[in-house]
Amino acid sequence: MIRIGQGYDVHQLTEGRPFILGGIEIPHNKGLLGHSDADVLLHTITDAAVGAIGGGDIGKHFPDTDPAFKDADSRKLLKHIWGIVKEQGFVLGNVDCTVIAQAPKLAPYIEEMRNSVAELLEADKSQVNIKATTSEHLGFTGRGEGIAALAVILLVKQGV
Ligand SMILES: Nc1ccn([C@@H]2O[C@H](COP(=O)(O)O)[C@@H](O)[C@H]2O)c(=O)n1
Ligand SMILES: C[C@@]1(CO)OP(=O)(O)OP(=O)(O)OC[C@H]1O
Repeated sequence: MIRIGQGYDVHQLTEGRPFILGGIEIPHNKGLLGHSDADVLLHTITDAAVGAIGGGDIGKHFPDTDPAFKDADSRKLLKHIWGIVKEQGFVLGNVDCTVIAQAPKLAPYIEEMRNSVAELLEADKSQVNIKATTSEHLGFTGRGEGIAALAVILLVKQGV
């Protein structure tokens, strides 16, 4: 059996926060704002995974009104959802992600993010693709006000 899921998330950029993306910290003059560490890429992948199993969305599992998730490490949120995915007998087919960011330049960090995501999803790096694009200075991402990320995930259950 195969299941597909998609994710989309946006977080605002602000001064005085670390810039955490794909589970790694990247040097930048601003960071992402959120109730958690605001890792927009991991949130997108989490939403895609939870969507693929018909499990609602990230906010259903980790409400942004719950102090337990204040400044939460998004790697832990994804690991929790991945545990549910595994309980249902699925493994990762592949996940393909796009980060829309005018800055910072993400190319130097893509491989480290792929390694980080592959480890979280207990998969091979070849099953994880991460792309970056600017929005050519257009819109909120182009003005550097925030970062958006999208993901499509394929889950596979053997023998069904
Ligand atoms: N934050 C970003 C955005 C883009 N890149 C890389 O640059 C290439 C060209 O981007 P365009 O928006 O002009 O299409 C893109 O394919 C990425 O390789 C990046 O590293 N970081
Ligand atoms: C991760 C959670 C929970 O801390 O909060 P945020 O960091 O604000 O992220 P968002 O993608 O807006 O929603 C999911 C949340 O409920």
